[in-house]
Amino acid sequence: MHAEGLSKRFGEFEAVRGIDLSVRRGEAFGFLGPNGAGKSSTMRMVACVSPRTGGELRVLGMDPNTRGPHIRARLGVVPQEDTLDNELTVRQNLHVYGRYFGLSRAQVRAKAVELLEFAQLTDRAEDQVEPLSGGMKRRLTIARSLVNDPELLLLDEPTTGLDPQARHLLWDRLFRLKQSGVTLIITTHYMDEAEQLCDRLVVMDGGRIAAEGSPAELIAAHSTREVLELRFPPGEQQGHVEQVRGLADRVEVLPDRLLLYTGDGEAALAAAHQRGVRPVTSLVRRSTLEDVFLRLTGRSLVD
Ligand SMILES: Nc1ncnc2c1ncn2[C@@H]1O[C@H](COP(=O)(O)OP(=O)(O)OP(=O)(O)O)[C@@H](O)[C@H]1O
Repeated sequence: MHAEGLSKRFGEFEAVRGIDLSVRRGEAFGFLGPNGAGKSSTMRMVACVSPRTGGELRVLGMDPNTRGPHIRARLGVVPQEDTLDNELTVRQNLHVYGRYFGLSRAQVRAKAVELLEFAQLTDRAEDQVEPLSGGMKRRLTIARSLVNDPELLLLDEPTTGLDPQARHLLWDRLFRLKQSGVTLIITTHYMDEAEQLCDRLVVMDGGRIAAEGSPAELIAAHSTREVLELRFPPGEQQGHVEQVRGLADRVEVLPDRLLLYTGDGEAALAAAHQRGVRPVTSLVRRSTLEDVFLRLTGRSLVD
């Protein structure tokens, strides 16, 4: 997938403001960004369901404006909301979708067996969809999107709303797909998801790309090696902000804690102690993508 100056305008409002990016075959590529950053608008253009209003776009080497149906036949799309048919069984959902993609009955039957196995839903195949857990429904939605053996899979916030165990199970499935050579494009609000799955990612904000790189590259470019987190009793944090400011390259003030960005967290903590700073808790940790995000967008991803 290749985009140059790609834009999406809704009337006067420009949701995507001329972005350049390339996703290589077999890569897992992530879009991170706060609400309204333009991630879904970009995904919808790539999915050939929303025409671009400016710039160039090629998906699987083709132009969505002229080859939309050809591209869609080779894509898998996992939308933000599950669009399963609750009246049908798990297996029937796969059958209906397979027929929609033009597979014969025999092909559909064989494909469903394979995909049920992949989604770890073989023992629930004849159950109605309605009572399944959120994680199972997501796995079924992903399985369904694979019915046409897509070369490129678009996933819009695949694990939002799932519990940690269900998320890990889903990551495991996505990792398998990646290993089998499927290109993945994922939007997510979760930093850990991006770190786990994505070879490369972009941080989007206000319709633009704020940064691009592998998780490690982004951390190296936009954060310090370590972070010292300090928590104080209610009402006392503000009084310490100026005291610690000189101890780090940068200080972020969050509602419940101070973050000191520094190459050496232990040294910064010792220096803070010397200045009489007495936090309730202190923690030295490595920088993560969450820190990069905070730096680039001024917002924490955890709304
Ligand atoms: N059909 C539309 N008509 C008008 N404005 C739209 C339309 N679709 C999206 N927008 C606006 O474009 C901006 C970007 O929306 P988009 O859904 O692409 O963001 P996002 O990064 O995917 O956010 P989220 O994480 O909430 O899905 C938002 O301000 C949104 O209100």
